[in-house]
Amino acid sequence: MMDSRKSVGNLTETLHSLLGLKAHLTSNWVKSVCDIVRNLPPERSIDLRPESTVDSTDDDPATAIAKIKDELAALTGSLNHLTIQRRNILNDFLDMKGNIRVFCRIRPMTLGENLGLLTPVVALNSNNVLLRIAESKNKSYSFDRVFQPGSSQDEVFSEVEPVIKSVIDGYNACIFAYGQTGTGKTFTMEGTPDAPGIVPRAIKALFKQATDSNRAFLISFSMLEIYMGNLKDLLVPKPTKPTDPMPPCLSIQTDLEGGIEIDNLVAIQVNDFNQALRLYRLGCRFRSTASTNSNINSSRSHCLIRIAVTCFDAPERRREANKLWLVDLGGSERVLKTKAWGKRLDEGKAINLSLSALGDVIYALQRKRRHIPYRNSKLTQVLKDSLGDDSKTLMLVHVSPREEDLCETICSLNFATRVKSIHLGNEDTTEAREQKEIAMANLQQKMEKIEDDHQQVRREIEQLNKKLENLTGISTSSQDQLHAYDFPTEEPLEKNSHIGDITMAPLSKLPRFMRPTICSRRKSGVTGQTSEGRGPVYARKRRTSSHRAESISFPVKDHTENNSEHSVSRSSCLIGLNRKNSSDNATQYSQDTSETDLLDIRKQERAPSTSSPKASTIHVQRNSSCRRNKIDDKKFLNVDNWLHLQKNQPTVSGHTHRTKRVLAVPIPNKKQKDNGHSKAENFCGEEMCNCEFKMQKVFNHDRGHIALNQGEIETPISEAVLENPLTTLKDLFNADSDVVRLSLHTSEGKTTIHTEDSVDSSLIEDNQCAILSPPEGSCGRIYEPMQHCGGTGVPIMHAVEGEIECSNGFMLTDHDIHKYCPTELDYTITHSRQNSRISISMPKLESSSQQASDVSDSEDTERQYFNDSFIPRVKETRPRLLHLSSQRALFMQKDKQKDVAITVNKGQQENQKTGFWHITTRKIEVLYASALLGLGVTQLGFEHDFFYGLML
Ligand SMILES: Nc1ncnc2c1ncn2[C@@H]1O[C@H](COP(=O)(O)OP(=O)(O)OP(=O)(O)O)[C@@H](O)[C@H]1O
Repeated sequence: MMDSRKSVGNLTETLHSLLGLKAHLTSNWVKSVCDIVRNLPPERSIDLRPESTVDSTDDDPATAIAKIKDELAALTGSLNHLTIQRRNILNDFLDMKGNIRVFCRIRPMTLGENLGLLTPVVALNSNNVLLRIAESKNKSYSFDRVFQPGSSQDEVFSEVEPVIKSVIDGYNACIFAYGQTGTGKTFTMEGTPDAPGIVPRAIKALFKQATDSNRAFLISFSMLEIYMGNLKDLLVPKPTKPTDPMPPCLSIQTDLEGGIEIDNLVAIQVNDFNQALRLYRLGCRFRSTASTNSNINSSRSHCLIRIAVTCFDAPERRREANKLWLVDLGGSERVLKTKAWGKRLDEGKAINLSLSALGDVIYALQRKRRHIPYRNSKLTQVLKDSLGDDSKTLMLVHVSPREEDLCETICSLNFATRVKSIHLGNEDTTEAREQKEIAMANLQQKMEKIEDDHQQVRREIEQLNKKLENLTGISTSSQDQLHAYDFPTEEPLEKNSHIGDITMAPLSKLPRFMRPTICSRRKSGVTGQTSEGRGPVYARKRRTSSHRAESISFPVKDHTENNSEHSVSRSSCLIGLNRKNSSDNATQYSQDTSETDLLDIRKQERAPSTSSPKASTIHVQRNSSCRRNKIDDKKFLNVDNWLHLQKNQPTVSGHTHRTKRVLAVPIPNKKQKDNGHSKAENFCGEEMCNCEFKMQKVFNHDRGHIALNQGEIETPISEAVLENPLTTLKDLFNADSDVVRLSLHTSEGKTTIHTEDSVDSSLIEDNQCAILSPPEGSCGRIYEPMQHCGGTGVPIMHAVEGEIECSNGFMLTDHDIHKYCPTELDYTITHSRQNSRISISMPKLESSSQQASDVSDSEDTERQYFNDSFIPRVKETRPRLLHLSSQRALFMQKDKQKDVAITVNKGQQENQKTGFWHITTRKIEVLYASALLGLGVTQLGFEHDFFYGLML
């Protein structure tokens, strides 16, 4: 028996020594590996477990306990041995496949897409793609794996899973989704509720692996985006009031061992898959997305999810702390083709530059160049320690099947070819390839066997533990609990001045010249904790009356209209606001490390003591001071508390809707009126969108609440909408409000506007709610009247799966109505691929003038303030295209408006029209028609061209 074990042990040693020569990958080497694997005994080859000697019935309890403990120790040793073997084999398996692997996924055609004549992209087999460039010109590309258009998320993940196993083994790993915009990167990474993508699956697999292992892991979740070269924490609470602290700056730090840490990035400890998923959904909401010509919901940034895994006292792991990066890259695009301009153009350029830098880095790594150009982009700087030789990298390149995307497809495939392993492709002969495949299959078999053994040993350990429990009466799980890591209690941040391994003196003890300035503290978002009795330092008040937008959303277009524009990220809006005060936007969000050197804002919280037994498997034992110190440096936030802080809980059941946004409310600002005026005149300028935004939370302005006629608003609108997507603004402000709705229906080329009594709640469905931004150019016009006329309410627009809705639910009092221009209507523009409907709801006037007088002094002040702000604008010379002659007519009683309809001509060819002018013209059409409706006129009286005329 002993001999047999020894020979088996020798065989595995020989195997691994040969695998050590993997770098050369000669056919002889592959052959030797095959022979060894073939010679392994067919039965359980590695049975290093001691035979069970425990028979507790014969022995006295003390002896039995001692025996069980001995056996447990031996089994644990075997388990560790098996784990090491599995890790080595897996590692070699992945090395054979290549440390940097490249997959290609071809997107299926979507509804209404035209394949073209050539069918340009054909997946020949699981490794090759054929590109038909012209009738007689083909080009083939080979990859580690090619996924056909019909391939499922399961298939894709099955290729990704081994990488997740390496993460448990202590390797850093990066999984990228790369490709032209609109080719399915987000689909692959995020997926849908029915077909979850790599991120949720990877997190799930990671937890499963962690639970299955005999180790305790500490897993933390972070999420950030790189938007226009700036790092932004997607989990950090966004400021909602001017007095809120600014989000802390993220800065990239390198430790002495070359490890990368991002200062101020929130890391939240997650005990199970669901917690991680909730955080992921939360983070997805704050991504910068926008509608572009190529994708209605295009990611305008790189989204990076970091899952940090820490496991102490596990010598078989590659390193104690490692991380998995899951990266949804921004879409590469040819700006000439997408016709992006303004902000979209800048975003596109930033994305392309960083993608090119990523390609250079991977290329240099593959070719083992001495210089790896990590510093060329933030993306590569962040991923520096996870892209090297000792890490696993997976690049999923996405391509479109359309002929018109052929150029982009060629670019993407060339990129993929450039970064793919040099061991692949034409370098290998067919014979070598086949042998390698056989070797890999054998290794995989071996790995599965070891995993079975592993499970078996675990079962035996569990049985012995039960026996031990019976004998001692002490539950092993409670013993574990005793060792469960107790998170350090929160200390004042001033005392907590660690940065990685560097311990710094408390700030108050530092010489004055070494302390951070107020400005740098403010920029870093660490307010208060270092200000030595001065009270908290808040974010700079830019303008006393300014309100930060939570997000910017505007109505834009049909699905058929591939018009671009509009960032919907709250944070990007914030940047937009900041831009007014800072010429260098980057310094606000991503600054030099020197400014944040003294800061460590990762807060600490006590881990929940009531964690489930399952969750306790993730706990980290603490029985060594060294470990304790290490954990002290790693402070993670508790997920529940964090989500509670966020308030905007993601929908529990549904899929994340990162486009669910609430419109930032553009309200002119008194202080800014003069210079704001010129910007208002700056038609199409993106400043128009970024400046002067106020949230609907204006009612909670620090000047005092404005009581609406139906009572005060407690909940900020944005939050309420996010919490309950079914809620319209009308509902938020006044559930019983009587809203007259004018809706415009399109059928057979005719568009009809008619009135409805109430909001059609079916238009607003959960899981379908999305808010789109307006064309930046259009906002100048569409919102101009609002800016001139002022008011405390401005339409909030949100789209319903392909529909764009803008509702203005606030109620106007008689007092108000004289101040508001008639264009402060409630627009609801809904569209779907099949049919489109535009509805306009406008608030009914409250007849009671009493309410106006009931308004508190503070409200009067507020109103007066707004009035004052807007008066000069009314005098502007610019033509008031939207200023209709009869305001009162627009606010007719709803019973008079019922069944009134206006037909607006809408030719077939109009569906094809795109562009800002077209959209704006349509809006004017709608406004005009609604104005006529208000006057009781049911004919437009003008042809469609009239509205174009208006625009000139
Ligand atoms: N494999 C697929 N199966 C089904 N639908 C897909 C697939 N890939 C992409 N799609 C669909 O194509 C559309 C665009 O996909 P997605 O938003 O994921 O593209 P993207 O590459 O992330 O774009 P961007 O870079 O602009 O963010 C989505 O509607 C998505 O559902």
